Amino acid sequence: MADEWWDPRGKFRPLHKFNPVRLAYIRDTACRAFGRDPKAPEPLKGLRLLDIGCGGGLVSEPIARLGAEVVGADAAERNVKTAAAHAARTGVAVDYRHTTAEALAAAGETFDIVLNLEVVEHVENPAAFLETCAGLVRPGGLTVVATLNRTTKAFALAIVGAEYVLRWLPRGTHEWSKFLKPEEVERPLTSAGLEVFDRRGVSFNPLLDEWRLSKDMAVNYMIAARRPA
Ligand SMILES: C[S@@+](CC[C@H](N)C(=O)[O-])C[C@H]1O[C@@H](n2cnc3c(N)ncnc32)[C@H](O)[C@@H]1O
Ligand SMILES: [Mg+2]
Repeated sequence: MADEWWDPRGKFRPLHKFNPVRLAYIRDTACRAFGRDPKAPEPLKGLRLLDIGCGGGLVSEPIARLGAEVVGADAAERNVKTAAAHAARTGVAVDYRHTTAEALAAAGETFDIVLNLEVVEHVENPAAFLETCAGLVRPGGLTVVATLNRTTKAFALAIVGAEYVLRWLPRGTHEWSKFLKPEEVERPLTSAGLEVFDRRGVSFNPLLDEWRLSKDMAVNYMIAARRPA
């Protein structure tokens, strides 16, 4: 199972392909917010970070290597086991937990950074989920949410292109109707007391076979928000 999540040409290929872009974005955004040097060996040292919906740990592990104290949480036990098995092999310390955002909130846990990557388009009630996750952000802390936009372009690229033509993802991975417009991500964050401070598109360039940050939020995008200190 660990091999499936961590196989760059396997079922989770798209996550691997855009991993460098999102990791750099998270590192740089966190360094700016917390006054850290992104070139330091462990720039996120001492910061407590939650990776909610961590899956196989494709983000938790590299972020823990940057020095953050990482809790990787996922509602699927199988994924948590996969992630923990991989981290045990590579010797990276991540606190993987089979739990939910609601349970973490009920336990009164808070974090400097809450990552919410490619999860909201899979949950039953995204607004309630986003509000709960926002509640886990400490004063002065931040969250990064990454998801897919509910546009015709996203239907063409993320569903028809990625699932049917290129077969990057198994058919049925995504339901277009569950994609979220940026304002649908921002509304629950702001009603939970956060301030949105950055919005980015993440776009694929087929000629270079490469993902990069862009201004185009029509397909994949990320939103960063903080809780005032
Ligand atoms: C597409 S994967 C994304 C994995 C990882 N965040 C990444 O981007 O590499 C979505 C993950 O969210 C988890 N998930 C879905 N709903 C959840 C919830 N309510 N709470 C926690 N995890 C959830 C799923 O089990 C799955 O592992
Ligand atoms: Mg997804």
